[in-house]
Amino acid sequence: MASSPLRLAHARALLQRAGVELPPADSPDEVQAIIDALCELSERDALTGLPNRRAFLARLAQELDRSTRSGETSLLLMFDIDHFKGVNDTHGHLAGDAVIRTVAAILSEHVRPMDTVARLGGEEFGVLLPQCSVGAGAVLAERLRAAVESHPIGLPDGKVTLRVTVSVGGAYSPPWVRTSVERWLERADRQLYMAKRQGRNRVCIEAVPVSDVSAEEKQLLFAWTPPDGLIIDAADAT
Ligand SMILES: Nc1nc2c(ncn2[C@@H]2O[C@H](COP(=O)(O)OP(=O)(O)OP(=O)(O)O)[C@@H](O)[C@H]2O)c(=O)[nH]1
Repeated sequence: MASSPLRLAHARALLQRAGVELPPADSPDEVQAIIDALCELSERDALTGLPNRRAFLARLAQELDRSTRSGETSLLLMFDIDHFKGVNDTHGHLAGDAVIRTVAAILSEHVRPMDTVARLGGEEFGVLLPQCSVGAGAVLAERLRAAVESHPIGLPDGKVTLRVTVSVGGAYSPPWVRTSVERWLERADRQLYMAKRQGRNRVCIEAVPVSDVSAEEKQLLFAWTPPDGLIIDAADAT
């Protein structure tokens, strides 16, 4: 189906407003370039340029598939800026935006290239650390927390410099067991809630990966019977 020139022009204008460079109108690769750019834009957070919640959830699903197969744990961290409403109330919304952008940049600078930092919404960020052992997780999370705390943030008026802190909650993907993205997020969120309740500016992470599977998944796991003729020997499974 041919694209309407009017709709294409509308998409082009929208993308140009967002600062996206496109090939000249009516060039052979124009339509594909517009589709690619719209897809890219739909996965970015406009304020920080980070992956948005939608992109992050897709990334988590991919990581769950991988860790279910490989048996390696991955760590999901949720960051929430402490008392952020106070920043907006005292210094204004633009200052609040500058703080969000700076925290995004600090988190991005302090993770490995294989990790993902995303803005989940408001003053909340998600960080995915694939192939992260239980021992390493708490150290990495603490390093990120300390990096935010120690970084002075200059506000747009050029006069005020602020420091903010973050509370961090974390949960590991359970190795070998298929859990859902929602459950993984819920578990990390529970830890974040604990970090807030215990006084903020701290990291709370589940001590061990929790093999938390849904009722349907349990049903699938335990109701499964080997097909006729297939003998499973526990000793073979090692
Ligand atoms: N400047 C700015 N503010 C935002 C944005 N999104 C959400 N907010 C504000 O973030 C604030 C969040 O405040 P609360 O949820 O009360 O949390 P808090 O003040 O950080 O307190 P704790 O989380 O309990 O430490 C609200 O005032 C929102 O209006 C944004 O994109 N820009």
